[in-house]
Amino acid sequence: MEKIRTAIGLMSGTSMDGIDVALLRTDGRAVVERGPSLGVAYEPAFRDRLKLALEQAKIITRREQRPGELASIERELTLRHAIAVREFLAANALDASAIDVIGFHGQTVLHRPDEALTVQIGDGALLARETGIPVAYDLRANDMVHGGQGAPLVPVYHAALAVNVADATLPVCFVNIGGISNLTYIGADGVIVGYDSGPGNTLIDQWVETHAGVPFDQGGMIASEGRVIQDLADRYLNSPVFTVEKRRSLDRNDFPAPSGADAELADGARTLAYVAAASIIKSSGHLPVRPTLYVICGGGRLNRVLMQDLKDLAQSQGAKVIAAEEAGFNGDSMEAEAWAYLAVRSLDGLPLTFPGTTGVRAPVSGGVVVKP
Ligand SMILES: Nc1ncnc2c1ncn2[C@@H]1O[C@H](COP(=O)(O)OP(=O)(O)OP(=O)(O)O)[C@@H](O)[C@H]1O
Ligand SMILES: CC(=O)N[C@H]1[C@@H]2OC[C@@H](O2)[C@@H](O)[C@@H]1O[C@H](C)C(=O)O
Repeated sequence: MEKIRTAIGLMSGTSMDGIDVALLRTDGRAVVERGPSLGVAYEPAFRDRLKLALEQAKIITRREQRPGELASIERELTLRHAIAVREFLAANALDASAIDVIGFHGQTVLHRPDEALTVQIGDGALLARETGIPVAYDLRANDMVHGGQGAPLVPVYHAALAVNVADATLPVCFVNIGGISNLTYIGADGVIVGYDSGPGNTLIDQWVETHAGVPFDQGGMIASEGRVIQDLADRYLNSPVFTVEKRRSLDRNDFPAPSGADAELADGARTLAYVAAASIIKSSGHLPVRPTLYVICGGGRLNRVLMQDLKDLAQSQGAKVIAAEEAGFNGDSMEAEAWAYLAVRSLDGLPLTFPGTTGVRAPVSGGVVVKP
């Protein structure tokens, strides 16, 4: 029997809303025991620092470069992760010595898969020193070295969940609606296909922040007062992203925010919720078989308008949509759990990515492991 390790996963996603922390006991293979989780929100001032980091990262041509304030933002980000770990351990009466490894995603500040360039800021050695726990980080880079897109990485974890917990329902499609959305298809024959499916919450967040001064459309309340502007929706849904033969990973900047002239507040939020839902269904046309069950995780599942659109569109194809919780999972912590799982696989040199997920030439492992 393989060694079972206790791992913490840390995710700071493209929405830049905060740090998700989750505990997992796993052998990095079939054994997956999900533990507690915690969300630690960033205050608006730090989100502004991250937005500055995204701007300043645009001139990076080599991944180790840290122009402008990137080095100091990287340090602040890392120290915030260390605090989040300490809070998590205290809240669950755990000692650092009980944790074998931390899987540290960091913050993506630049992702240009066509140039084989992806940059996640986050200092793994500093996090290891601050927490006293070994850290596995920079999990995307080796995939790119071997011809992959560097994302998405969660499919191997979705597959472990599907096979272990939901095997009665294969084939299944997991969809993560974060800043960008990504999906994983697990076929009845065990085949795994994954790619980024389109815009998720980022466009909605940008829209309501600019026009209503709020960071996101809670529950889809704003959208629920509006109507879909089809021309605006089509502008996104006609993007070549949906028709290219080889599906790729996406960057926040791939879908520019609409301008104030395009819509008024509620119609804009309504249209962008529809775009997020329709992008998923449109993207699922690239899968080997149209899924009959979608399991939804990520913050977008809490936008009721988006979820209803998704249910309606899926139903018209005879498919069912359920939130992660209805399948017994935690839709808020799934990505953080995935980073814990990937960290354990990294320790054991097991593949993180596959030709069917990132387009990598052959399955490869990855990550840098640092001891405290
Ligand atoms: N109660 C809610 N109602 C509506 N939307 C919500 C709610 N809570 C969170 N969200 C949306 O979910 C987003 C955060 O989602 P999540 O944490 O899954 O993204 P992420 O992990 O940052 O992104 P990614 O998966 O792209 O890396 C928020 O920015 C917001 O748009
Ligand atoms: C480069 C990068 O950070 N990509 C993220 C982003 O956010 C969602 C989507 O785009 C996905 O491809 C990926 O994150 C998830 C966790 C992944 O790698 O599986």
